[in-house]
Amino acid sequence: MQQLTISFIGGGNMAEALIAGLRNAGHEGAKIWVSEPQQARRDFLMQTYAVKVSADNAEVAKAADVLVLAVKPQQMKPALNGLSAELKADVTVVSIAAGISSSVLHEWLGDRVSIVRVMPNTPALVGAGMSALYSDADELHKQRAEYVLKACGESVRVERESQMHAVTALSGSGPAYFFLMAEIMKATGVKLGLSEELASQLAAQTALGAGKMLTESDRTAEQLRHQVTSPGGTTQAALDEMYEMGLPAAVRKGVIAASKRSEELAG
Ligand SMILES: NC(=O)C1=CN([C@@H]2O[C@H](COP(=O)(O)OP(=O)(O)OC[C@H]3O[C@@H](n4cnc5c(N)ncnc54)[C@H](OP(=O)(O)O)[C@@H]3O)[C@@H](O)[C@H]2O)C=CC1
Ligand SMILES: O=C(O)[C@@H]1CCC=N1
Repeated sequence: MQQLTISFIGGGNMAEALIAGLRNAGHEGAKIWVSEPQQARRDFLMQTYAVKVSADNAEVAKAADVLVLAVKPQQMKPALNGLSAELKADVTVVSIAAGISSSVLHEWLGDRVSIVRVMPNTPALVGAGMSALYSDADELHKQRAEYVLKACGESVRVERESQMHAVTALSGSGPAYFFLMAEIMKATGVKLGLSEELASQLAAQTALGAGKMLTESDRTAEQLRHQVTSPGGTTQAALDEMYEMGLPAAVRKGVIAASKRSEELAG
């Protein structure tokens, strides 16, 4: 079957993660176009993923069956300038930008365009992405977006666009919370006498193992935590200290701050 042409406006971190997922899933490089202002970045993407690159947004937009908007929210309006007239009649526009609503995208691209809002995350780069989508466009457009997302991991639909703020705060930004935890665990392991390499390996493999248990076990996170925590043991000592230092409140406030920031970006 003929593959869709998937074009990206912006070839940064998140675009690369989706491109890697698509390529790993067998999508042809010749059917992926990327527009990106920086020559060095274009060269990198072309050499690494064998995709087509351009400095001209209109050129890649014109070719697209699916057009992924992958610039920062603040860069979006200028990046879309003049693109509306270039789009195919049945194009699916997938915006991955935090905050920017479908109605604002319609203002910038016109009412006739079918828009799917998506919040992916960077683990798409290794096929372990988590994405959520919202759209009131036809089913075909949602399925096209899901084709991209499912090449990169899991994908779910949300019923209300307003839920995208919470999604962004959990799974969009979420990898950074776990990376921070790994950074702190590694640095502390080094302080306790381990080599950098060993401390990194212990933190990373532990994160992977915990993540696999969370996704594969039918137990809740709380139950899995209890399994590790022997009464009066080492884990109990760690968790008591973490609670005492306010870790749960810090995480809760952080997630709420991310959701609020997404709402601000919408404004
Ligand atoms: N990173 C993440 O984990 C996630 C990001 N997102 C969303 O993805 C989007 C992109 O984020 P991210 O990949 O991190 O950002 P990046 O800054 O890495 O990527 C954006 C890219 O777009 C380029 N660009 C800027 N202006 C234009 C333009 N007018 N036309 C074409 N390309 C342009 C930038 O070039 P230059 O550097 O020269 O400005 C940059 O290479 C954001 O809207 C973000 O909200 C969503 C989920 C997760
Ligand atoms: O930090 C950001 O704004 C983007 C959106 C979610 C993850 N990265």
